[in-house]
Amino acid sequence: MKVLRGHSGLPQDDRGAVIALGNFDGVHMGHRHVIGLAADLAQSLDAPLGAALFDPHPRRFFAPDAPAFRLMGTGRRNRILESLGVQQLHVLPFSMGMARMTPADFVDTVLAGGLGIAGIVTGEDFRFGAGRTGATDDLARLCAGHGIKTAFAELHGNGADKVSSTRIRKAIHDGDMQAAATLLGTPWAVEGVVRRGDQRGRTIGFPTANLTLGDYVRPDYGVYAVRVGIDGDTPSLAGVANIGKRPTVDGATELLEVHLLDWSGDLYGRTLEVEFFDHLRSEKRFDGLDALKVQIAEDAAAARRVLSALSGPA
Ligand SMILES: Cc1cc2nc3c(=O)[nH]c(=O)nc-3n(C[C@H](O)[C@H](O)[C@H](O)COP(=O)(O)O)c2cc1C
Ligand SMILES: Nc1ncnc2c1ncn2[C@@H]1O[C@H](COP(=O)(O)OP(=O)(O)O)[C@@H](O)[C@H]1O
Repeated sequence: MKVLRGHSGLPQDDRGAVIALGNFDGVHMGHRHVIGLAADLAQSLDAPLGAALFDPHPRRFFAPDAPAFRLMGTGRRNRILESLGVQQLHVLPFSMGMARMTPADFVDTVLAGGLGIAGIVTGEDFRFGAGRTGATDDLARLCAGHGIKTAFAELHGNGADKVSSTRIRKAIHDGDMQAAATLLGTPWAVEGVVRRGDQRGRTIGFPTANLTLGDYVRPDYGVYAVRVGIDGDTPSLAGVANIGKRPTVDGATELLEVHLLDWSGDLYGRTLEVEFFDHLRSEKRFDGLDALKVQIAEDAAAARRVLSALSGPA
């Protein structure tokens, strides 16, 4: 998948796609539905399949101090988009200029002039342009003026069952990783670079690779069965992770700490993709490291059971 930044100066070869337009944070089942419809339209027009999204996320642009909310990192998002057949990803910088465009400006300047698209697909509740004044009928009418085909995906699920980023964030916040995985179509995962910590983990027999959560939505603090991929590999290494502030050692900062079962080596500076499965227990304060060590050994055994049950009988 080719990643292209901005809408101006696009080489001729990269014009003419059918794009799915959205933010695609999480690439959840609703998003997959939109991308599937775009794939059908691309096929019928014999055009390449593209996706376009905004960076930063408009929600972050308009509310820079709002609590962390991201469902997915860019590496995982791009790998999933590619697996869905997306051949080109247009990352559109979201600026004040973009925020102020009228619906007609957006279609003329970005979609027709800039990207030169042959078709566009969004969800039926899509809104665009300054003040979110444009709806899908505006998009259809404005695009038709440029010969751009449009299609709009029905919402996936309805009422309380509607698949939405908000619903997925709530499931993660509650530690319900099975619900999150069903709605996402893949387990929820955090990607990050391993940092050096206090180097205490190795002294209790459980070295832990430390990651920070940055702009990711915060899950329920506690212990999870996880699978881990190193530097872009498919997450397949079994592990047990704690998310929290480590009250036993009076930890001041929040961390995601991952212990890989049956693995040893150096992870500092490497990128981990940590997929979350069961929530095993909540974080708590122990009377000293010995008690914590006993509990972590039990957590590791529980994670092993959960993960081997998921992979099914050998
Ligand atoms: C599976 C697992 C469960 C953990 N559970 C807790 C916990 O309930 N309470 C706590 O204070 N710390 C918990 N920790 C964090 C430990 O306090 C931490 O890993 C240890 O102090 C090593 O810190 P370091 O990586 O900074 O060296 C847990 C760690 C792991 C790997
Ligand atoms: N099985 C393992 N799981 C996680 N990290 C491991 C493992 N084996 C070795 N390591 C290494 O040990 C480091 C963690 O050791 P630890 O004593 O907890 O130090 P720190 O406090 O710096 O995280 C990891 O970042 C990684 O480089």
